[in-house]
Amino acid sequence: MERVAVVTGASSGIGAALCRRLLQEDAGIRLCLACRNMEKAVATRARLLVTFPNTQIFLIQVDVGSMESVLRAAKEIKQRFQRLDYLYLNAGIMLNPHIDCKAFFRGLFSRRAVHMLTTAEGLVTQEDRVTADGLQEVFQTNLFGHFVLIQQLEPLLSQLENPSHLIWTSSSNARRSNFSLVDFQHSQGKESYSSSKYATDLTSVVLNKHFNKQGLYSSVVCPGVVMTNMTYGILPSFVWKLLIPIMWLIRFFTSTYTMTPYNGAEALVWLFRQKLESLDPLVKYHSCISPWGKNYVEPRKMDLDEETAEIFYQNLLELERQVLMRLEGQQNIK
Ligand SMILES: NC(=O)C1=CN([C@@H]2O[C@H](COP(=O)(O)OP(=O)(O)OC[C@H]3O[C@@H](n4cnc5c(N)ncnc54)[C@H](OP(=O)(O)O)[C@@H]3O)[C@@H](O)[C@H]2O)C=CC1
Ligand SMILES: CC(C)CCC[C@@H](C)[C@H]1CC[C@H]2C3=C(CC[C@]12C)[C@@]1(C)CCC(=O)C[C@@H]1CC3
Repeated sequence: MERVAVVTGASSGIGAALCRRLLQEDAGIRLCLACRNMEKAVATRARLLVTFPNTQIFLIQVDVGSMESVLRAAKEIKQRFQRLDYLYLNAGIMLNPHIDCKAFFRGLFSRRAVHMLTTAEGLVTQEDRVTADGLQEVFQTNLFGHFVLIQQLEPLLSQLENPSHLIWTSSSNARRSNFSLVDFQHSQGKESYSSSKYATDLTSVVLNKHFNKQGLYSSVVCPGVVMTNMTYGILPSFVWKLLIPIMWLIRFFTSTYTMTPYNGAEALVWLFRQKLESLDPLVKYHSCISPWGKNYVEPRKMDLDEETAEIFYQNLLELERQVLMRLEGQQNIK
């Protein structure tokens, strides 16, 4: 039976490289690119079809930062497919990033230099904003929109005879200290990206707890440090011109400077090949690369506890209920 995979944020970077690599793995796969910008999606599909002319590539328009769009996309996916084997929750943003230069130079000459250069801990601050749904944009895009999508697609995902796999693109920047149950949307802090990725890790753990028995499994991946639109957005292009050669050198000392979207997608593709029962719900699968350019995957235990994950899950369900009710109210007025 042909496998079905949906990839959010498939129009560029790691998502686009993942699509190419999935087709290399299994040319018979039914691949669905779920993208915000349809012009970019059409162009990505056209590029894939040049290499894989006989494949089925579907397009779905979705803005995971808009509740209305997520609900519409979920409806369309349910109309098109009877089941989903893989749902890659990859779309993500980092809004208005700034590098803290002081922290950078302090960190560079400390024992934590490698840690700083691989996780960006304390190095990148951001300014978030509020969406039309009244939520923090980074939280809604990186986590909540995807969470609602999963809930809406449950009939396609929770089929015991046909297990499904959720695969989240998390980050090494996910940090417990940047997440709080009291302000889980991170409206008060300056590290909304880190908070949203930590929230992703918690969500994956708790989804496994609740849904494994119904045939739904969830995993988290860290693609490493990859040069994509998101990373290029952190610094001006002339600075990157200077930094990129240094980063290729750093690659010899750390396995997580994967640098290209192809390398960054390694763990995402590796999970595509694994037996679901063999996976550990408490680890993050890191895309790594050896100094000689060989890709491999390293599982690393996550810094979280299941109790916090459960409380957070209940908060997410409550928020979903409230947002859906508000949306219904607005539609009744129209
Ligand atoms: N690059 C890196 O070093 C790392 C990246 N990641 C994660 O990898 C994932 C992919 O990012 P990356 O490839 O680097 O960056 P890109 O900016 O290249 O890709 C991000 C993708 O997400 C899409 N997207 C953004 N916002 C929305 C939205 N509201 N609705 C739907 N799609 C949206 C973008 O679409 P559009 O083209 O329309 O903007 C784009 O296709 C992200 O989750 C990121 O957090 C994790 C660790 C490291
Ligand atoms: C080459 C170096 C001497 C200087 C590079 C400094 C920074 C630009 C980078 C150091 C750590 C990097 C990093 C990311 C972006 C680029 C750095 C800040 C991410 C935040 C990109 C998105 C993620 O999800 C995690 C990355 C962690 C490390």
